[in-house]
Amino acid sequence: MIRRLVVAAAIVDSLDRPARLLAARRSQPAELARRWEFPGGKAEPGERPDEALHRELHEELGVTVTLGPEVPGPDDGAWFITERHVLRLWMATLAGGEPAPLVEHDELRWLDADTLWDVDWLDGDVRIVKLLADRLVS
Ligand SMILES: Nc1nc2c([nH]c(=O)n2[C@H]2C[C@H](O)[C@@H](COP(=O)(O)OP(=O)(O)OP(=O)(O)O)O2)c(=O)[nH]1
Repeated sequence: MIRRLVVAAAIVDSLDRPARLLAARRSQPAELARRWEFPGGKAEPGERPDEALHRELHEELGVTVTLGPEVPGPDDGAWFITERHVLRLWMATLAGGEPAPLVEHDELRWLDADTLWDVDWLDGDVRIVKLLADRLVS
């Protein structure tokens, strides 16, 4: 099956010693509304994944970021998040701007090890959040 590539960022307060992770609550479409995810979106045909990610983060949150390492997954090195989408995820920190839920999201929250599961993550993201939980310092 050909899955559509989605690129997203695990934005943390520090790449070296991450304690907080930025989660975003979707406002659309209706079937995904109120569920939480990593900000990002679909890469356009011909667009490099890193370019697509910078574009999406600027459109969605109004920020620029510094990308850290990719977080590889078990599915051909990435993450099959739905039947139709494969996610590639990068660690990132803010480089410019204050994140705001400009489009597609209606709330942002910084989560730490104690609050990581206070939000209702999209089903496909749960195993990724489990992996990241082990990397957050308390
Ligand atoms: N951005 C993002 N999408 C995710 C995550 N987990 C997950 O299952 N998805 C799904 C939701 C959507 O079905 C799909 C991504 O589509 P999207 O709506 O974010 O993409 P986009 O911003 O390019 O939107 P559009 O142009 O298609 O409207 O992947 C995640 O952590 N981040």
